[in-house]
Amino acid sequence: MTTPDTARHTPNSMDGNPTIDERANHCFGCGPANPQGLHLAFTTDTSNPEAITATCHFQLDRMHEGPPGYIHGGIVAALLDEAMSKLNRPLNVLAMTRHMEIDYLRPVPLYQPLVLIGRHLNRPAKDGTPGRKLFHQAEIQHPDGTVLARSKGLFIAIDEKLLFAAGITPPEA
Ligand SMILES: CCCCCCCCCCCC(=O)SCCNC(=O)CCNC(=O)[C@H](O)C(C)(C)COP(=O)(O)OP(=O)(O)OC[C@H]1O[C@@H](n2cnc3c(N)ncnc32)[C@H](O)[C@@H]1OP(=O)(O)O
Repeated sequence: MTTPDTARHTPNSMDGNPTIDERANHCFGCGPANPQGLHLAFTTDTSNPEAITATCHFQLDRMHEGPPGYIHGGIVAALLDEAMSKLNRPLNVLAMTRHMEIDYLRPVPLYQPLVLIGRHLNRPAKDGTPGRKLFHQAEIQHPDGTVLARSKGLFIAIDEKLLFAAGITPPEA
């Protein structure tokens, strides 16, 4: 039996045991196969394990307009969420956003090259081992360095058993 794409967010041809990356192919933020997605491409810098970053250069047009000439606030939230979520993989964690807060500091313009940066803050240990809670932050910056929007996020590491239960194959270690 096949399941409609509307329910699974994946093509029917992906029946079987798709990896998490295959299932993420239609992610609104970064999925290459989502024709209406943002197609964000990040570069991660893990040279300082204490301060891992994920950076993306992007530019949006009227498809994502909120105030005239500016990006919709919900899209700003999606951009920031995406930048923070991109820090989990370099930390070898599958995690979902549990909480995020946003400062909308300046309107974020359309038709301009902008910079989106996520930074890992910390992962408090629990009982001597890495805890489930990961704290990240993200910013959208104008090329002149002005910070237009800023977020802080709490991500919760997902037990890989839940992935198996959902029929998803975790990534290779
Ligand atoms: C198949 C998946 C593939 C996942 C593959 C990866 C996909 C990447 C997606 C990109 C990012 C997204 O947009 S994800 C999409 C948006 N997010 C979601 O849909 C997630 C919906 N939420 C959930 O499913 C659930 O809440 C989980 C799985 C995240 C966590 O559930 P849980 O294990 O029951 O834990 P829960 O009690 O809710 O909360 C965990 C801890 O956070 C604490 N906590 C809560 N709020 C706060 C807060 N403001 N500040 C401090 N701490 C807080 C709680 O007190 C608790 O602490 P304590 O009592 O434990 O100490």
